Amino acid sequence: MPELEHALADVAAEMAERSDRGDVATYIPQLGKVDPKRFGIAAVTNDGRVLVAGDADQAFSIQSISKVFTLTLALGNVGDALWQRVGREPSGNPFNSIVQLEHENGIPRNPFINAGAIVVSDILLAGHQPREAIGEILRFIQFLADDETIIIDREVAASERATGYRNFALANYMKSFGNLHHAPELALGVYFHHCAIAMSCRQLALAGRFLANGGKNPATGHSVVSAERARRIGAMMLTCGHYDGSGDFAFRVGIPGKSGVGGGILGIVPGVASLAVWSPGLNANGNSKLGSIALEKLARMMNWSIFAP
Ligand SMILES: NC(=O)CC[C@H](N)C(=O)O
Repeated sequence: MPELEHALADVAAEMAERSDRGDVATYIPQLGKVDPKRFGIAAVTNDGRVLVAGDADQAFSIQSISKVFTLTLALGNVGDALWQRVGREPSGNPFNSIVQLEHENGIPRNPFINAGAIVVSDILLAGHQPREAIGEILRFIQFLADDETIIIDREVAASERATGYRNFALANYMKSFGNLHHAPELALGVYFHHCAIAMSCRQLALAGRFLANGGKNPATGHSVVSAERARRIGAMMLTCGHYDGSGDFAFRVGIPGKSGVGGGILGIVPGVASLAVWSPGLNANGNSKLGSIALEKLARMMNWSIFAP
């Protein structure tokens, strides 16, 4: 097996050569401005190494990767009662799909599709002004990464709000079923802002490390969530983290992952490492094209899989 540091450098070098980089998301206009040639990768191991290659210190819009952290926070606030308002099944549909909501009475399939994450935002709003809920989410991520420089990109949030017709439709539809407790625009305000958090691969891998280490931050030993909850969040990532591409990601990469339309992916190798990769071009399912390929190659090189003996 190669040294992890060399494996990361090899993967980054190989990805730099590729011309088939996918398409940058443009439905949020601000995301369309990002250079598709960027590529970064970072690994934070449970034994404390932080290894990076490529543009690993360049901040990008984490988008739906933030849903892992909002789910973690909301489970901390309301516990398993969350699952009365959000399901735990893969949707087999695109991230912004509305079709299942009517049949399933406004209960989204899982917390990682947009509808589910909007309900999670609504849960985080309880007892708060949107500004406070957004601040709580940002501070939680800063705490996980141990980095107070992480910020919300207000231009991305504004760009998404200005063009978020589908998300408004999802929120209004769920409100009609009684599955939003606050005004749709308030829940969406929280949602748009957490999607607009900007982080580098290094920061993201640091923020995810508790999931690779049984719920504890390996650097401090502090418990973020119970080991059982960390396993369950990992299970949601494996089954739902890449929308209608979740099965393919599990097949090819074999570890829990969560993607975002900014081109990032957070990957968790339980017991070993937290990984983050970024390449802005997306595949047909709206997941990072080269990011998925890079994680597939890295997992193969390192013999990483939750199914490895
Ligand atoms: N897949 C994603 O990253 C989607 C998140 C994006 N903020 C949206 O709502 O469309």
